[in-house]
Amino acid sequence: MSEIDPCQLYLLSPPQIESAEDFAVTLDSVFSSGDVACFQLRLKEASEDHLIQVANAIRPVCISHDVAFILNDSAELAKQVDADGVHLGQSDGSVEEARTLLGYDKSIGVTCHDSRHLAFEAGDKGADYVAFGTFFDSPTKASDYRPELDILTGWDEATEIPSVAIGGITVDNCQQLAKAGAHFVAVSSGVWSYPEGPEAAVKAFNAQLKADL
Ligand SMILES: Cc1ncc(COP(=O)(O)OP(=O)(O)O)c(N)n1
Ligand SMILES: Cc1nc(C(=O)O)sc1CCOP(=O)(O)O
Ligand SMILES: [Mg+2]
Repeated sequence: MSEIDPCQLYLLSPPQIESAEDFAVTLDSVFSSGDVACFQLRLKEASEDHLIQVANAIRPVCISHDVAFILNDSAELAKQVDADGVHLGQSDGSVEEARTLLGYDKSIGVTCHDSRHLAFEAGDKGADYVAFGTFFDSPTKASDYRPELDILTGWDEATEIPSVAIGGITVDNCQQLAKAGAHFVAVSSGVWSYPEGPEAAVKAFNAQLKADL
């Protein structure tokens, strides 16, 4: 990671959102509390109608704070809601199909678990970022994959494609990922379950990530 590009916060939504309008107000307040580079809408159990409703409510909030709005899982839906990009897991369709659908103005991120091989494959297919995880025990998602920190360092040295570290990331453990070379830390529970609230969490993440490492 270069010194002029500090590691940035990539915020994932909480796993459930009841009211699209109330969440848009919360998100506006959270974005006002500190820098967030990307926001991913990840609602695994929501109906498509609800997802679209939430997406339509939060997209203007992301635009007004200059936060890239990424939709999880579906390139088709990302296109439908005019998101800035899509995050694809290994079973969420190919980068090539997503690129054909979304074009080159949109970002495509790919889950690569603990595998440099998957990451190089994603990079070769045109991914805009690769995600490694799960680095720490996650309350949000169980995982069999536990990469070492040096996968981030090796990736940073080998390519120009940004890496995202994910899984159980908190204010207290994010600096080690930044030091290892992560370009982004992707966080859900570390923000939404922060004891002093999500705004305080975003401030605290920024302080950690912008400190001299
Ligand atoms: C930034 C980021 N990295 C990894 C994931 C996980 O995606 P996936 O493997 O498809 O699992 P689900 O999120 O769909 O449960 C992600 N969403 N975002
Ligand atoms: C959605 C997701 N994907 C992961 C992976 O390893 O690919 S870990 C994870 C959960 C992220 O939430 P939290 O910050 O609460 O751990
Ligand atoms: Mg997925």
